Amino acid sequence: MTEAQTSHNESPVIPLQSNLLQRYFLPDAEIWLLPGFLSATESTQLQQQLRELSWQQPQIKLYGRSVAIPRRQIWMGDAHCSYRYSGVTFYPQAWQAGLDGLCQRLTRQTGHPLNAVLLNHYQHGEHHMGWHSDDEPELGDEPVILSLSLGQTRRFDLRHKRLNSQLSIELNDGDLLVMAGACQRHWQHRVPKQTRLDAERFNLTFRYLPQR
Ligand SMILES: O=C(O)CCC(=O)C(=O)O
Ligand SMILES: [Fe+2]
Repeated sequence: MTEAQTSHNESPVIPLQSNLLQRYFLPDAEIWLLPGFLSATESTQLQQQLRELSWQQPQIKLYGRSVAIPRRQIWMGDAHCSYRYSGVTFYPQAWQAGLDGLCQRLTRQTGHPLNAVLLNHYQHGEHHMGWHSDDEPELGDEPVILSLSLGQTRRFDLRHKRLNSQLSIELNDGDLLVMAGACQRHWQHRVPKQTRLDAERFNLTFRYLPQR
């Protein structure tokens, strides 16, 4: 596992005003981490609201078989934001739990338009997400994806599709991870199983789908 360099440079991609902002210097990707974007209090309140939502565990096709995804999820956003993923079209739930306000706050602070969010609920360490890129055509060529983590710290792995380059980041409660530039074209990411962990984690990936 290569250790990526980090620094606290100003970013033209992410004009967040914070000296906590860290950049990971990787080939073919813009990756930024803002630890503690949400305070512990904000996170606790939001997690209470998230628990009340109507979570789904949809079936997807994997090697021709139909299997339930190993976590719970909700696709939420503006009405036009439908999304094809693993052979299934997901229509968005309407904005709830104050997530439209959070979406606007992220847009204000990062300068990037956002209109949808994929919510993932990892109820314990067996819940995970396999290697993938967020490269659906709906997202456009070089999407900016803002990923907010709440609850249990989990490992987030990234690997280059061709180069022997990889990175693991611990995502803690309240952390905001930004994936931008050519990241989705050249890299894959995952949240591996960590079977010893039994506490829950939520992750919200805010995205932008242009109206077509
Ligand atoms: O849970 C995470 O940190 C990653 C989620 C993710 O990769 C996705 O929603 O596409
Ligand atoms: Fe992803």
